[in-house]
Formats: sequence, structure tokens, C-alpha cells
Amino acid sequence: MSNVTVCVRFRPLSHKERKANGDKVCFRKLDSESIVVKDEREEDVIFSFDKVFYEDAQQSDVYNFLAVPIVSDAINGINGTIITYGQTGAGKTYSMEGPSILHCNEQKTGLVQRVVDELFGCLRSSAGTWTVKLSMVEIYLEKVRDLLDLSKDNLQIKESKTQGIYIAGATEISVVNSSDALENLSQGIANRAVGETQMNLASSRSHCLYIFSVQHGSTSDERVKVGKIVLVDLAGSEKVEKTGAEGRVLDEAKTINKSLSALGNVINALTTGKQNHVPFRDSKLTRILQDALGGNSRAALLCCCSPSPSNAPESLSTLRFGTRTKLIKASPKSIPEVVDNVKKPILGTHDQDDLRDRILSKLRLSLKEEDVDLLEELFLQEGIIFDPNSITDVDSVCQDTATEEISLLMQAIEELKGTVEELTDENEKLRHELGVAQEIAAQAKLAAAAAVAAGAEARSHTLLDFVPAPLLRPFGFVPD
Ligand SMILES: Nc1ncnc2c1ncn2[C@@H]1O[C@H](COP(=O)(O)OP(=O)(O)OP(=O)(O)O)[C@@H](O)[C@H]1O
Repeated sequence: MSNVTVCVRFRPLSHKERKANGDKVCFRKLDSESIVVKDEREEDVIFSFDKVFYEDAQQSDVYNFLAVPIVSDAINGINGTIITYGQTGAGKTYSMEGPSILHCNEQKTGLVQRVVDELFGCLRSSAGTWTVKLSMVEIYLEKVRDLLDLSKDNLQIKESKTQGIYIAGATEISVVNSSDALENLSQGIANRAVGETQMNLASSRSHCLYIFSVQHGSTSDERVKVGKIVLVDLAGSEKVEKTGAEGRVLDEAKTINKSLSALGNVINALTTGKQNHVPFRDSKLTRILQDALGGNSRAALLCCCSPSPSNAPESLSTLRFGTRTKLIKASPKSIPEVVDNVKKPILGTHDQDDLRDRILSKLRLSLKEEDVDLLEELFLQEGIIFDPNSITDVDSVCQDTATEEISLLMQAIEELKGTVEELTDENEKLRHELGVAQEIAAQAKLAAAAAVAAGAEARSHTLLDFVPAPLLRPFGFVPD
């Protein structure tokens, strides 16, 4: 299993779909992980995932498989992301929120409420102290809007060493229990940009992110683990002609499709060995999901599909997206703990040195000696510690470090290229200005010389005019 858990969920046929095609569906069930679907050439294709949920699957089945491991990891300081993907009307929001975030029976309760319940349940039964903060934003027309404070309608995405990628200035509300959290979330949901398409009466026109930041301190020492769970309900991928979009709705659809293509491109880059050029910055969505997809988080993707033959092309495209995503090999790392400096537990220095040396000697096999020396210096200067208790696989650490290093170097090269271009332009401009200045100086010199000559001549004429000719004649100034 790859580090991104990928599941598919077929919702039940809708009335409209039943009316059009009866009970016909666009797939054949093989088992709980595989289905057969006909492609564009009417050929059978087998798709396999970590799990396929069919129309009779319960919300709790989806939750237990997809989300439970992510919640327990978050409490232990590992970030987790759950994404619902699929065509408009395929059941993304239903899977996330159920029919209503506040008022629905246990059976229909969505992932969000279940995550919240589990989170508080686990924290309450743990011995340590904890805090939970929630934020809720949507990406609408390529702007990040704060759903808990609509006056913040263009939040910026930033990156820091300790927090990784984060949304600067997003409202964070401390919540103490499930109902507190859900009340706040329902406010955010009410603020979401929802439109009406021919495919779905309450279609989400934005990507919606529910973000839970968990700080969990254990009683045995002063360590506080910080984990984040991000639930992402993507806007529907759709064929514009099917949804009857025009005007603003068409703009929305184009922006949605553009950011979903950016997501596809990121996934392609991550799975085709072009890891040094992953275009995370091509859209707000991919930038925010950078940690989730790029390796610093545990991620799960729920590909939602309509079972109807009338939506077969869209379902096929969703299944292909899921298949690609399954190939991503992410390696979740616990994000740095907030530790009281004074009481910081000291790891065996000898062990750390030993591990660092082993990592460096592995790196020497694939990197240049001087690059490894630089890395060693960096590890020492930055105080980068390799915890022998959490690192067992030196190879994967080497791989991560090498990949990270290469991507940093590529980034540095790109930045240098930019700087060289800027300097070349500046140089060109200065050369031009220098040429012009030299030209002006030369002309000024000529003019000055001419003026001096003219002045001297004029002066000599004036003087000679006052001297009587006989006196001048012996000196040759006056023609005989
Ligand atoms: N598993 C399911 N069981 C019962 N009904 C479902 C299920 N999944 C979806 N539905 C119903 O199908 C309709 C469309 O679902 P939903 O709104 O979740 O789609 P969506 O993928 O979020 O669409 P959009 O991208 O347009 O927001 C809703 O009426 C929803 O109640």
C-alpha cells in the first residue's frame, strides 16, 4: 500500500439516473478492492484501490477505513489530510458532512463529525493536556477566503520551518468539545460559495478545507506534539457543457477545472519521477496540499463516483486520477515538537553522531564529496538531529535527504538563474547608459575644445586689433 490511501466510493443511483437508465451501472464489482470498467474503446479495464465502497457502504465504513488512522496519528504529531474528489454530484460533500453537519442521524453522519468526535474522545481519554483549534477556509476563484471571518477574503499561503505550509492570518477558534466544534463549522459551511448547476442543486463551487490543529502534551515529560488534520472537500470536476455553465458560473467552472488540472499535474510529477519539478505553486490548492502530497503528512483520497452509465466518462476519469494518486510514495514525518528548552530530553549524543555519520556515508555514494561535506556542516550548524528512536530506515532517510537536497539545489539554481538574468539586464542597461554618457562627454569635450579655440581666436583677434601693425609685422602677425 502506498502512503496515500486511495479509496473509491460509488453513491446510490439518483432518481434521475434511474429514470434514464434503470438499474444499469457503469462498473462490474470484482471484490472489495477492484472493479472492472469499460474504457472509451469499450475494452474492460480493471481498477484496484485500497478499498472500493459500493452503494450500500455506510458512512461509518468509509470513516473507519480512511480516517481512524489519520486521527490517531494527528494526536501523535503527524499531520493528516483527507480529500474527497470527483465529478459534481458524485457524493463528495455527502461523504464529508452527511446531509447536514448538525442535524443528522448517526448512520448518515459524515467524516467531519466523526473525526471531531474521535479526536475529542481520544484526547479526553489520554492523560496529558491538549488544545484543539479549528480554521475553515475555501479556495474560490483562486482566492483563499476565511469562512470563519468573511472580511478576510484573500489569505496568503506561507511556509515556515516549524509549521510547514500554513495559511497566514486564518481565524483559529479554540474548541473544547465536539458540539462546540460543529457549531463553529456549521457557521463556516453557511458561508461557503454554493451554486446551482444542472448536475447538482447545491453544488460546491469552491474547494473547502476544514483544518484542526491539535496540541497534545504528555504528562511524563514536557513534550508537546503538534499535529494537524485537514479535510478537503474539493469542488466538482465537471464537463462545462454538461453543467450548462455560463457567465460567472462558467468562470467558476474554469477556475475549478484549472486547479484540479494543477492537482493532476502535481500528482503526475510526483509519480513519474519528476520530483524535482513538482509544480506545487501552480495553484492555491496544490500549494496548500504540498505537505500532504509531498511527503510530510499521511493522506487519504476518497474518489467519489456516480454509478450511472450516463456519467461513465467522468467516473473513468476519476478512477484514473485515483490510480495515479495511489502511486505517490509519501513518507510522513512527525513535525517538530514544541519542547521546553530547559527540560529538553537529551538524546544519546553518541547515537545521533553515529546515525548522522551513517547517513552521510550513504549519501557519499550518490552525491559529490564536497556536497556531502556541505550537508554535514549544515546538519551541525542547524542542529539537525537524527533521532535513533524514530529513524530505523537509513536508506529512506538518505533518499529523503537527497531528494530534498536536490530539490533545494534545483530551487537555488532557478533563483540564481533569475538573479543572473536580472544582473545581465542591469549590466546591459548600465553599459548603454555608460555609452551614452561617454558619447555626451566626448561631444562636450569637442565642444569645449572648439569653444576654447574660438575664444582664443577671438581673444587674439581682439588683442591684435589694438596693437599697431608696424609693431606686429616683425613677428609675422600682420601680412606684409
Ligand atoms: N452515499 C450516498 N448515499 C445517499 N445519497 C448520497 C450519497 N452520496 C451522495 N448522495 C446524494 O447525492 C447528491 C449529490 O451529492 P453531493 O452534494 O455530496 O455531491 P458533490 O460531489 O459534493 O457535488 P458538488 O461537487 O457539486 O458539490 C446529494 O443529494 C446527496 O445527498
